[in-house]
Amino acid sequence: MSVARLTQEECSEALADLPDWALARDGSAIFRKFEFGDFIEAFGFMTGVALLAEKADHHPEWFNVYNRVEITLTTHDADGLSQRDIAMAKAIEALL
Ligand SMILES: C[C@H](O)[C@H](O)[C@H]1CNC2=NC(N)=NC(=O)C2=N1
Repeated sequence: MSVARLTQEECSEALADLPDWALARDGSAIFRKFEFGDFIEAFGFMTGVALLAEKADHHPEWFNVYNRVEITLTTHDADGLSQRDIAMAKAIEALL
């Protein structure tokens, strides 16, 4: 299903509410690194994100080593950033 791609202005506005997230991949994605106490904490967080992702049908690209998790959000269906990425980033922040 196709989704509207955010304009540059919409991206800047959205990122103002997400201070720990940065634009990545020429503005077609957003990215944040997380660090936890240990692997169990990191994996618990990832489990929460997985449940959010299934509910929203919007899935992260991510990388984990022990207590570190890196998340990239982009909308494949929009070939860039959409409101879905912003909503997912906000929902992820709310898990912390
Ligand atoms: C068919 C299904 O709704 C789509 O493939 C969904 C699944 N999860 C998705 N996740 C992300 N990150 N971008 C998408 O465009 C996307 N599309």
